[in-house]
Amino acid sequence: MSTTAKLAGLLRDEQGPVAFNDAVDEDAVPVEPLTEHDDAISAMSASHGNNMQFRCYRGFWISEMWAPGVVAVHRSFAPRADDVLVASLQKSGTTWLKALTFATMARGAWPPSSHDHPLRRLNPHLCVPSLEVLYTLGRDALLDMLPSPRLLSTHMPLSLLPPSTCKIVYIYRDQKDTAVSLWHFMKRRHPDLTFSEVHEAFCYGICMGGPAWDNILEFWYASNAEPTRVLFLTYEKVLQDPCDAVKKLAQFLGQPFSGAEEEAGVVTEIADLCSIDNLRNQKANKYGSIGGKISHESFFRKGMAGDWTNHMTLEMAERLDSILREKLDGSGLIV
Ligand SMILES: Nc1ncnc2c1ncn2[C@@H]1O[C@H](COP(=O)(O)OS(=O)(=O)O)[C@@H](OP(=O)(O)O)[C@H]1O
Repeated sequence: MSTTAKLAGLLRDEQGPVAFNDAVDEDAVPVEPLTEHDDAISAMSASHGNNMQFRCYRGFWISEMWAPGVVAVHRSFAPRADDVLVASLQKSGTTWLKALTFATMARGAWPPSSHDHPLRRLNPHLCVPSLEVLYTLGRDALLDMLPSPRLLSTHMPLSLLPPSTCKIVYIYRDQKDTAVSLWHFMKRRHPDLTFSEVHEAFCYGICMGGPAWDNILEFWYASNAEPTRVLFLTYEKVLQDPCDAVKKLAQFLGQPFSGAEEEAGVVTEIADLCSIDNLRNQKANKYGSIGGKISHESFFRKGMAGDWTNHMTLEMAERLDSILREKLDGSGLIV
């Protein structure tokens, strides 16, 4: 790892987070059997199409599958002050933001050019674990094994997370592209799912951690109230200028790039390392799966803005846009 850049003192000394899979011994914690859903989960349950099952917990839609974890995180997760949380709705750029945040924070220990960089060995979801997934699987004890600073992720709304002072990076994406992305993702396991069913669900804000607009607005208002604690990014802007996003991230996380780092091209190296083309071509992302169910390659599809034009009529687009405009009206968030 001790590259020329590191030896020359160009990179910051902080070690940053360790990749989750490098840090934990998964066998050290036995898998707990899944418990019955908590009583506290409202009996209210919605089904859209045959394939999207959600429950309502404290006013938010939670995927049936992750409901036990969400309740457990809400009740028992003990944040550390120096935790960093990547937050998002599904298919909004989570995988990308995990990679960018990890590479930025860990650049002291892992210069982006290093051949054995965790992002060249591991899927980003194995570098940055999801809170509700770990809790659902009964593997939350692994979190205690992670040294600080821990880099964690969630699709949960802010109000369901235990109070904390830790920094949060949120990414928002055009809901039309998010809907298209989710449809492609879900079709792999549910070939009968139609895009109309997903579109209809999105028009009601139904998604993991939704209503989408409430999830978005909670983080948006928090970023306005506490800009040093919550950073609100948009997928489309990161796409336009990934280097600018990397610099913003570093500044926000208290690890701004030094002049020497910038001159050495470290910002560009991080953006390139985390680009969809680079990530999808890593062996770790071409093969393998999460829990034997979700293939690593399924997280990398087109990675563009505006793919909705290939799947939606203008009427469908306008319907979803106008609902979003109405829900976000007065917030100052223009989508
Ligand atoms: N590095 C990078 N750059 C740009 N875009 C990227 C990148 N990695 C993943 N993607 C695209 O993000 C979409 C997947 O969303 P998420 O990562 O939020 O999915 S998940 O919630 O973690 O399941 C999905 O979008 P679509 O291509 O529109 O389906 C991915 O292709």
